[in-house]
Amino acid sequence: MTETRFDALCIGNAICDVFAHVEEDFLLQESLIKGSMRLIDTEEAVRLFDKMGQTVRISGGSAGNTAAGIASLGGRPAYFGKVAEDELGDSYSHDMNGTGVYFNTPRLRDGKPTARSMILITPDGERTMNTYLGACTEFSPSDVDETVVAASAVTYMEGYLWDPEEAKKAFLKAAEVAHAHGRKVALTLSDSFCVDRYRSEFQSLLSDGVVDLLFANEHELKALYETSDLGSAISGAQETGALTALTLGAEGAMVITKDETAKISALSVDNVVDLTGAGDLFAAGFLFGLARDYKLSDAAELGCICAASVISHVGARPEWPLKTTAAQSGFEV
Ligand SMILES: OC[C@H]1O[C@H](O)[C@H](O)[C@@H]1O
Repeated sequence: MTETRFDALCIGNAICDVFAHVEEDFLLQESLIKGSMRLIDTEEAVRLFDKMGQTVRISGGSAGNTAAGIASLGGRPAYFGKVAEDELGDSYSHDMNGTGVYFNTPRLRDGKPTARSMILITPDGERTMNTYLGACTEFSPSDVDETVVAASAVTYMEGYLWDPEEAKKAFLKAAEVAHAHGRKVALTLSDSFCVDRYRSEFQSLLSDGVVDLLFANEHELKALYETSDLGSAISGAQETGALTALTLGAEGAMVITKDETAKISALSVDNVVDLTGAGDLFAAGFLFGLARDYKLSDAAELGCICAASVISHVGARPEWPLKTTAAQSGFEV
């Protein structure tokens, strides 16, 4: 096999996040399901934005956050995602390239604007996302640069890619190219409601060997196997033969292989400000660890460290270098 140029290629919906702090009542008045992600149209995006009070804009997108996290650790990430030729697209590209992520997906011209997610943060730090997909709906197989896939140790993709029809085809093309070059394919389940929408397809990706590495939180894994019992969900994951990295919130994480499970404790965070991107940054640490041949439990520990860092501030992108944070915890990065 040829040398890799990238530790991980992350593919997902390229989204600019617009954050506001709200009280619990706001979610009730808007009939929003706390902790979920719903898709909205332009009118709803404008209406909600008008009600949000003071906002902060930060580049986001689940897989984009993971790529930024890997770069912040000193790794070599690439990213595919569609933004438009507009102001948000400019700032998204700037942030990606500026943090050291290889990002070269052609921008959308004369079409929908760059995607945005209105993210409401409640006092407990939980985030509720309202996403207008915009230009992401035009991400298609032609955006999958095969040379980048072939040069990446792992291609990591969002379950959210199943929402725009063409993006799903792009996912399957990237997976095929990765395997043709002896590389690994990873899927993050994204959201339990996303799992509800595409359960059987996600199950097939695992049982058919399209996905080698699965990232999920407890709710998502239970949704995948339609069970309220975590043990049954873990057994379901084990039967697929895929390596599963399971996040358990304040309880830490678990690495699940066909024959074994290993639990890793979370770092305690005194002040949880915003949970947006916790799973994305866990994935960054874990993928970085795999690229550096860490033991699986060490890779998961690094994932927990990255997740703890990102929930200490607003936004899903590292605010300070994760390389430093990791080194302070004894990791040689
Ligand atoms: O996982 C958090 C991310 O999901 C959504 O894609 C938002 O853009 C946010 O940054």
